[in-house]
Amino acid sequence: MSALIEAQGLTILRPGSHDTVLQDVDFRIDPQEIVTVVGPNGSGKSSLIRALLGHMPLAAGRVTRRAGLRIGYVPQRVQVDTTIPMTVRRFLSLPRRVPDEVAARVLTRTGVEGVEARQLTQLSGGQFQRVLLARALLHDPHLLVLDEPTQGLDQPGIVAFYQLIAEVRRQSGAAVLMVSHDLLVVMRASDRVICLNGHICCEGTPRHVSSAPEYRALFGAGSEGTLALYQHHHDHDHDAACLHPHDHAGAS
Ligand SMILES: Nc1ncnc2c1ncn2[C@@H]1O[C@H](COP(=O)(O)OP(=O)(O)OP(=O)(O)O)[C@@H](O)[C@H]1O
Repeated sequence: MSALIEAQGLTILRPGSHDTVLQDVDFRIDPQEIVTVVGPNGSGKSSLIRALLGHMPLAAGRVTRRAGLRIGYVPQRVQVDTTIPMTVRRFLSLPRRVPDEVAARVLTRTGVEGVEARQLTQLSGGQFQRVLLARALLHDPHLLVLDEPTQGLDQPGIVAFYQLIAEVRRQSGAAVLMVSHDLLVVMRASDRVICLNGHICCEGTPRHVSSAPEYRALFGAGSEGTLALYQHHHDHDHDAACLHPHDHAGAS
């Protein structure tokens, strides 16, 4: 099966310096996979995403995106200018106009039916995230990329949001690439987890990663038992390999 995105030997430098943010990272995501990138603050997760999307220059390595690949992207930060009025309906038509019925359908699909006339600034955090997801789904993506999509949501909001992502994947067959700090919930929702800290510390199934010494060194020894509670059962196998034994002195 051909990958949606494949990267080899990615090395990224901090903008304006020679410090390494990511070193020699290999990556691939296949159709319909849910892949989650976890790692401490500053470990290069957003940089990896931006490099995969072609938004960031590479110091070395290469990224191949499948020809014609449609990507729906929910970035980590969305600046809403509170001085400029902007309804949800208008936001969904930027930069490309979409018909009313398409907008209504996608908002229903993401659980925020009927908010078209609301100002973006009047939405709750959870509603705003769902509107962003709706916008990312508008053009029927093969791959949905979400960079910390549940920031600012409470625990029930986080769980509900990931359930929605799983539902979207089931309905549309889109692959999902996420960055997340919500380790407990993400573990349940992912086919494959990549643990990053300037390089790939370990990767594989959630079960594999949660018990890997490299993961536990980063996230604490107590994490394994808790994570096990949240894992889902796979009826299929994935490659699971803990790569490159090393220490965890930091990302750069
Ligand atoms: N535009 C930029 N200019 C300078 N340094 C940057 C820039 N973007 C990222 N960096 C640096 O690159 C490193 C990796 O940042 P990145 O945002 O990829 O990490 P992250 O794992 O997504 O972090 P977080 O979990 O805090 O979102 C950090 O040290 C950060 O300060």
